[in-house]
Amino acid sequence: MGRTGVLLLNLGGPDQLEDVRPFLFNLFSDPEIIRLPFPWLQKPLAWFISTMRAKKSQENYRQIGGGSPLRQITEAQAQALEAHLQQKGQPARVYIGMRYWHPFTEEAIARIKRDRIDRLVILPLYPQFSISTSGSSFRLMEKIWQEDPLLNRIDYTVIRSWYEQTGYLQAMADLIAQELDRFPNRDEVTVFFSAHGVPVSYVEEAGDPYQKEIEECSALIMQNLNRPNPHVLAYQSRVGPVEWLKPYTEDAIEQLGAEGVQDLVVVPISFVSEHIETLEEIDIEYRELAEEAGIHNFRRVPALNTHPVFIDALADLVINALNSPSVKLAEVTQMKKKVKMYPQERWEWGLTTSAEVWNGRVAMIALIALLLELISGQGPLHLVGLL
Ligand SMILES: C=CC1=C(C)c2cc3[nH]c(cc4nc(cc5[nH]c(cc1n2)c(C)c5CCC(=O)O)C(CCC(=O)O)=C4C)c(C)c3C=C
Ligand SMILES: [Fe+2]
Repeated sequence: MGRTGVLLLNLGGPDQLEDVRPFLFNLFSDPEIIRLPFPWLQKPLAWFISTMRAKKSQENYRQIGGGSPLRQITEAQAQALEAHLQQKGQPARVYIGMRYWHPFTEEAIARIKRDRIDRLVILPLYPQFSISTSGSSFRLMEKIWQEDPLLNRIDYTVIRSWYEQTGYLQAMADLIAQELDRFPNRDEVTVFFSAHGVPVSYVEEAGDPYQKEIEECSALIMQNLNRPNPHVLAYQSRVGPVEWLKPYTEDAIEQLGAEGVQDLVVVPISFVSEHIETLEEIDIEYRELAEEAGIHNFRRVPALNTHPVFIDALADLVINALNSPSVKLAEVTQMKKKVKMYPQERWEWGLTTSAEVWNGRVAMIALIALLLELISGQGPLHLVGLL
């Protein structure tokens, strides 16, 4: 029957404060996060942004204990999944492949080769698909497969997204219900879904299904919850000057406060582990904002982590994938709509998102040139006598 493996794909996070800058460098080097027309510009720009952002980002990681808990939690999820698969009569080794930090996807593939895995299920730990998350990991894997013909002996299948999975929805609904039951007026508390945002151009120009999947997912969780509570959906964690999906979480909190809402349960919906955006952004920044807005009873639903119903759901996803026709990487990296993967690639005139992105980039490149010129004392501005 051969050896079966499961590869869990995730984002990765800095283990300690010294890792923050190189982690950010890896993230901004990814063309699925920032796409430039000249690939040679990618690394200098990534270096520049990571250097500029590192201090602020380190401060946030310091507030949650000096590093991301993502690696530890993902390892615990992998162990629990291995045990559940064993119990269900489907033994498999579970590997972790992070996109921007250790253990990197390349390291996981090396282990999979070393262990002579014959059948592999590729399972992203993102319930909803986005070009910027699962899409980026799938692209990387496609490249690894193209570069290593030995990998062709592995019979693999990919799970693209799984936000509709019954056990996942049940586990989310259970966690929300537990939090609501802590309120005396539990049926009146507002359920506030906060999803990680993406730039609007990903959805509108590149056809990223992320927003649609997030909206469907929150509606399905509410159905499973089966309570009369009002609910809202907003997007957090935007980066850079362009427009991201709206409403922004901070604006939605202020709006609810202004409407007289006092009781709020925040549900992080795009990620299945605790991470900087739950522990710092929601628990510290948004809590403070809510307090100022008059929302005095603010609670957050914990991330799924190793919730047994959730781990069981992952095991069911794996078993189902092994018993279904395989899905190849080329199928999940190609979007259904005929769309461009990289919304920022095309220049457009006018006040468009694309123009906004390009203006930001040109300014950034000019800034790098200026810095290099100031440091080296040479360059076009010295040449024309401006410096
Ligand atoms: C589904 C979840 C995520 C989407 C979609 C996503 C898109 C996205 N992210 C950035 C930029 C950053 N993300 C950062 C951290 C981070 N992002 C996610 C998830 C999604 N990102 C997670 C889980 C984490 C935290 C990992 C951890 O260490 O705990 C960061 C670094 C942190 C910071 O400096 O704020 C950046 C930067 C973009 C630009 C983007 C879509 C284009
Ligand atoms: Fe992110």
